[in-house]
Amino acid sequence: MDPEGVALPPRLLSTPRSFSSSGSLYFRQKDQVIPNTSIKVFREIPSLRQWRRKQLHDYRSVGLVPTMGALHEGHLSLIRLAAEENSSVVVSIYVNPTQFGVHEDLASYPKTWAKDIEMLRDLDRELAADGGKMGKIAAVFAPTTEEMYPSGRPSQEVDGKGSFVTITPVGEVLEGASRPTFFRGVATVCMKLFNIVTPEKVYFGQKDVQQTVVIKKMVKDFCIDTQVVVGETQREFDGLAMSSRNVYLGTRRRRVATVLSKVLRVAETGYLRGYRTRDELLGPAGELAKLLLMEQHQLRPEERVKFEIDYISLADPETMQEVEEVDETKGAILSGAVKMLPVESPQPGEDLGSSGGPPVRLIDNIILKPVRL
Ligand SMILES: Nc1ncnc2c1ncn2[C@@H]1O[C@H](COP(=O)(O)OP(=O)(O)OP(=O)(O)O)[C@@H](O)[C@H]1O
Ligand SMILES: CC(C)(CO)[C@@H](O)C(=O)[O-]
Ligand code: BAL
Repeated sequence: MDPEGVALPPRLLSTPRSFSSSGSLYFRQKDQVIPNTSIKVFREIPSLRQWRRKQLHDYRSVGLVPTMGALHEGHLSLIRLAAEENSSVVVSIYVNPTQFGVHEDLASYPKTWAKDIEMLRDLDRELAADGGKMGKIAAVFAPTTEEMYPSGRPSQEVDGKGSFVTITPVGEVLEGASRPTFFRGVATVCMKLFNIVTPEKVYFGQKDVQQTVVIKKMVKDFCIDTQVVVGETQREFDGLAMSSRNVYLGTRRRRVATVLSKVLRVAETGYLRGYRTRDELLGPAGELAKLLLMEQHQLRPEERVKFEIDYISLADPETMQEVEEVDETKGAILSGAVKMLPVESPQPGEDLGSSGGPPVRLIDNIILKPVRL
């Protein structure tokens, strides 16, 4: 069974007969390998830990790439980066319930296990083709919720009880304000993953920039012995940040989904031209957002796309608190979130996106780099 209880296609997994060099069985029968690769699939913590001890014994460094599956090029870019810097890469695939609010899309979150496994197999071949310079994808960790939450799954409610890691105030603003249990869930599951895998390095995407700030703070404040590496945001041909949730968009909303990246680019252009104040940078960005909204409103209901800007932020790169002016020695983070509303007057045969085209929250950001020491 996969982490959320969907049966795994048997064709895509096989149970290994391998034994460690010392002769002892170092993973249980339940743990499998991806056929035609040496990538192990661990479901349980003890067998992963046993494998991890062997890596330590053999002086093999371990890099961890945490994901929720539904893999795309953004995830693969993190795995490539991890393989450049470590001997063994562990990819975790786990749709973590506690980071979803009670009314969010936990039930419909895309699950593409068979395709994920194929993508990892292809990437494994690509990495092997470099003649041994790169590390390899050594393992997939795909636990059940019982394994990850041994005392039972804690509440998804804001005031729910449970063993949680909370990182405040950085986790309370922006994404944390719109999704009040989100960073609590992310920090909690990442703490567990870091404790289970004990990786030398962990890899996160800039697409979820506030998540990277929260995780760095958690690693620092809890004295976790790992290094947080942030990989660049991978984009579609038209600038849309890749995201597993893009499959919800459908054709009509997909055409308009670049609105956020366009709005953020306007602010970035201001920064590159030498503007530094909030008004100078976010003013023109807000104007463009209004214009793009108006353009859609003028279309017929069967053509248009409605969206709401949740926030456009100019924030300090370490605290995520809003700034009035960019400190040139620190730079800043420009970020935003947009809610794409379900399409009006769907047309016969129109591709509405997966799960019937629910509201989709898109996030994106640009890092304004420091220009002075
Ligand atoms: N476009 C991207 N470029 C680089 N990294 C990415 C990109 N999209 C996701 N990641 C990173 O991959 C890791 C796993 O993310 P996740 O599995 O939630 O995928 P996602 O596409 O962000 O999904 P969602 O649509 O739920 O936000 C995170 O560190 C995330 O920042
Ligand atoms: C880091 C993460 C895998 C934790 O569930 C998730 O928040 C994500 O995919 O970005
Ligand atoms: N990549 C962030 C995971 C989430 O939105 O739940």
